[in-house]
Amino acid sequence: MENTRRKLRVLVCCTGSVATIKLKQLVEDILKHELEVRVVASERSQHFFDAGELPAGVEVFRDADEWAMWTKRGDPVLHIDLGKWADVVLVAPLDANTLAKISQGICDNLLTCVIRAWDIKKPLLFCPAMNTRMWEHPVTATQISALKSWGYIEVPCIAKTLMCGDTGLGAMAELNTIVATLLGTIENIVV
Ligand SMILES: CC(C)(CO)[C@@H](O)C(=O)NCCC(=O)N/C=C\S
Repeated sequence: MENTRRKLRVLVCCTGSVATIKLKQLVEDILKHELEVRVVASERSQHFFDAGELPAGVEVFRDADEWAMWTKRGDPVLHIDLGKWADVVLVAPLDANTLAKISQGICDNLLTCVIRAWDIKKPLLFCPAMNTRMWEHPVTATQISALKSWGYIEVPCIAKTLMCGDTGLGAMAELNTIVATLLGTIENIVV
C-alpha cells in the first residue's frame, strides 16, 4: 500500500532581521525531510536574501502578490489561502517589529495577515532575532509571553557576537535547532 499521504506543508515566514541571510540554508535543510516549503517574505526581509537563490520550486510570496491576486469577488485571498495550505508556520527570523505586531494583532502586510488569520489549532513556531539591546528591553518578554500564551512555540534566541559587533542574546537559534524543533512539532500530524 503506497503512502497516499501528501507531504506536510511548511510556511516559512521571514522578517527584517539580518538573520534572514540564513533563509536559503534553512529552506534547504527543511527540504531534506520530505516536506513542502513556501516562503512569505516581508518587504524588509527582502534586503537580506535573493529569492533566485532559493531551491527550485520554492515559491516566495510578497505583499504585492496579495493585491495582484485579488481584484474581485471569487479571486483568491492570498493570506487566507496560504494559512489554509500550511500545516505549520515557521517564523524565522522573527524581528522585533513583527514580534510587536503579532503580539498586538496588527496585520498590515501579507506576513502578519497570514498569522492574524492563523488557525491556532495548527502549530506556529517562532525564532526571535534582534540586537541584544532590543532583546533585553522589557517589552520583549511581555510580547514573547503573549505569543506563548496562544500556544505558539518559541525557538529561543542564543548569545553570539552579532552583526553590529555587540555580543549577547538576540542571535537566531542555530538552524539545526530550528529544524529539530520543527520536526518534533509536526511528527504527529496526519494529513
Ligand atoms: C546574523 C546572524 C545569524 C549571524 O550569525 C546572527 O548575528 C543573528 O542571528 N543576528 C540576529 C540579530 C540581529 O538581527 N541583529 C541586528 C543588529 S546587531
